Amino acid sequence: MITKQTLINAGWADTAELDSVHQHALDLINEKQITDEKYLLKLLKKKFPDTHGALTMRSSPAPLAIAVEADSKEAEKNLAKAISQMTELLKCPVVKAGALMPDACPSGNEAASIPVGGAIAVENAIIPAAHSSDICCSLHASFFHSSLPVHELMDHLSRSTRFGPGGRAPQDMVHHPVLDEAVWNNPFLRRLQDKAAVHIADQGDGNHFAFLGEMNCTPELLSTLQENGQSKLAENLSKYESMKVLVTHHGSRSLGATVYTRGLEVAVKHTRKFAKGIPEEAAWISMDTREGQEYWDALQYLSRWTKANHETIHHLFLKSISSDLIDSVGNEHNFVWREDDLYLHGKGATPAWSSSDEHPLLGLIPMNMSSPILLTLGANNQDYLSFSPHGAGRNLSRRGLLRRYERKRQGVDTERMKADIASATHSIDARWYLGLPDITETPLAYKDPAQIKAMMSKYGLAKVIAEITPLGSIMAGRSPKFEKELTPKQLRQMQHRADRRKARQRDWQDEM
Ligand SMILES: Nc1nc2c(ncn2[C@@H]2O[C@H](COP(=O)(O)O)[C@@H](O)[C@H]2O)c(=O)[nH]1
Ligand SMILES: [Mn+2]
Repeated sequence: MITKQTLINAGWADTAELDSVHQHALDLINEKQITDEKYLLKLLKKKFPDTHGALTMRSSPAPLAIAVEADSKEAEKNLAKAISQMTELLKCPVVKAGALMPDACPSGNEAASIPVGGAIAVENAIIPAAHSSDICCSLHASFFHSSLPVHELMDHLSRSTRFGPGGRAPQDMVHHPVLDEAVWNNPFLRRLQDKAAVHIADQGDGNHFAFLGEMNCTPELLSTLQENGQSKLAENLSKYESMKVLVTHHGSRSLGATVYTRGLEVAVKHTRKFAKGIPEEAAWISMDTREGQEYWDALQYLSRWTKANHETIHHLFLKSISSDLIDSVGNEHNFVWREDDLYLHGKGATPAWSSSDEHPLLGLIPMNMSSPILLTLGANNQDYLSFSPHGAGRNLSRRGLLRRYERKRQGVDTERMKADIASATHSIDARWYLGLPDITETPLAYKDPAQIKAMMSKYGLAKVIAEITPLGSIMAGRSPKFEKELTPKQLRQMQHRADRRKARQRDWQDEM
């Protein structure tokens, strides 16, 4: 059935005349039995050329629900920018509603970039920029039992995973059946098999992590799980009073980044066919088109691939410590989910709706390496598009934090930096895969977890049912190879170049 939204997505302006175009479409279907939508749209374009191709950004935005408050001048500035970016994006004709989560931060400098911690509902279309280039960035937790000391578990974990640029070397690659799926004829995935293969069991860099923690399996937790349709998980967790937990955080690596670049290009071309003045960040692919279906299929593959990536790391680790997997949970926070004709986009937002059998979804929400990861039950609060936060969110940009350690004429205060890193990570076995710590990825960079939890509860987004206490964490960190002889100015230039590279890849989230 052709709807008015189908016509809007295909380029007709949402004006009074849309009713006539729609009526004519229905008449053509009834009278001439036209089933080919492409042909139908061609006939309509001939009959109504004046109102076609006239789509623009709307003058007033779709509704925005804000579940975040600022508690300082800096936070106020950040929130104002996040609201302004979201408001601009909500003027896109296919976007129907938006929500900002408690961890919302602006992203880049483009007017209509979706902020990190943002979610939008889009009618019958996908906006690639709104799920970010790190497609399927996700959390995956495995519960297991082990009495090995933490430092030994961390040694095993370091050998099981991989961080840093590039992928695994040929002799180090790990095969997973997901690589054998017959998906490579999809134009968004074509010629990407090699990328898919080298990145299995590879976490990349930025704030991706492998976190080792511990969770108490209290009677309250077990009964909450039972009552909310998670009997199997409750039964498995009841085997021990306390469990060790491995939580990994990463996305679809360069495989997904390439799908994103291709998706954005198709969206820009597609949108230009029938609209003017739509910024790249709001360009869409209509789901009525072949490209829309192919993009959707590619996203579903990336979801399976990323889950396989997490599971492979967890499998290698559990094999290495000779422990069995007791159970696992996980969720994406950069993705697109379908609800009938609506496509829910999250860039840093944890799904908190109910599954098809009416049970609330479980979520994993990390805060920082030294704080517990929250295990949550979604509250299905439709006022906020049924999302919850995906983290604590940055309190300062990477560059903003580094600037705090710069002294006039004396360069970077490395001693103060080292002392701050040590005090922020002293409670855990913190490891940096490439050798050197990265202060921009320590707890110093992120908002206070207590505030995020308070806002989650105040706005009724999700309920915290357990906390996974940190024991150790591995992140990429910095490589001494690249930094030994560099002056602070060179370091800043390097950071600037990296930022520009990221901006070009549309990975805007650490740029604010
Ligand atoms: N447990 C840990 N949480 C961390 C760490 N570094 C960052 N974070 C949190 O994760 C979210 C998600 O970030 P994103 O890349 O998906 O936007 C972030 O907001 C932080 O709160 C860590 O090392 N350990
Ligand atoms: Mn992420």
